[in-house]
Amino acid sequence: MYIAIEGIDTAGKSTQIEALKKHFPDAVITKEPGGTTIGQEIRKLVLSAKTQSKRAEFLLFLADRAEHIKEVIEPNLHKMIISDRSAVSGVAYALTQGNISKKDLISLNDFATKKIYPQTIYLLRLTKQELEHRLSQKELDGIELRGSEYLLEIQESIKEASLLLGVPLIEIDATKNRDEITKEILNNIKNETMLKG
Ligand SMILES: Nc1ncnc2c1ncn2[C@@H]1O[C@H](COP(=O)(O)OP(=O)(O)OP(=O)(O)O)[C@@H](O)[C@H]1O
Ligand SMILES: Cc1cn([C@H]2C[C@H](O)[C@@H](COP(=O)(O)O)O2)c(=O)[nH]c1=O
Repeated sequence: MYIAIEGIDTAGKSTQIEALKKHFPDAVITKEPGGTTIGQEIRKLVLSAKTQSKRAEFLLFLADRAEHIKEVIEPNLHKMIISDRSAVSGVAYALTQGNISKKDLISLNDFATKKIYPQTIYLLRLTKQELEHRLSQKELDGIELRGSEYLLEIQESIKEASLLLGVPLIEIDATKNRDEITKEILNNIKNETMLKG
């Protein structure tokens, strides 16, 4: 089972993945961007926000994704895989840039992923107030510096991206306390496992 935790910056993805690790000690825990050796280099480059071209930025994320699928996801599809972000983030952030057509976004992601997408994504949804509070508590990277309005737009785009890619999405209130959120994700995983038999 391949699942991804999605959400805008500071939504609590890493926090939840740390908690899920304890419940799935044999799971493959991974992330985008930066889940492979090459991906770590790409992550540094792309988050430095030095690219002048949004298309180049998008293609760097796609290169990271292609390597991640080949090196981490594909060889472990028989195991539980929990990823911090997925192609859904890629499409959501790119939708907000608005310079690549939806058709191209889908076909380029299909190419990079060989059409391997998460079975389900969990969207940790933040309010504006909580997002601004959490952003004020950290040093911001190049993308976070674009501000809360931009990030809230992406939060909406994540839903559209999941529809475009055909990946089922479960929405979770990210302002709840950490343990409640973990419980909600675990219950959903349990239900999905039972449904799959
Ligand atoms: N449920 C929660 N309630 C309050 N604070 C939380 C909750 N979950 C996480 N946090 C805090 O919010 C901040 C961001 O959390 P975290 O790093 O897990 O988010 P993230 O989605 O992985 O962020 P990024 O995408 O920027 O890496 C951290 O300081 C974390 O302790
Ligand atoms: C996969 C992906 C990510 N992004 C953005 C989203 C975040 O701002 C950063 C990743 O940082 P995090 O600490 O891992 O959350 O990159 C993007 O713009 N496009 C993508 O495809």
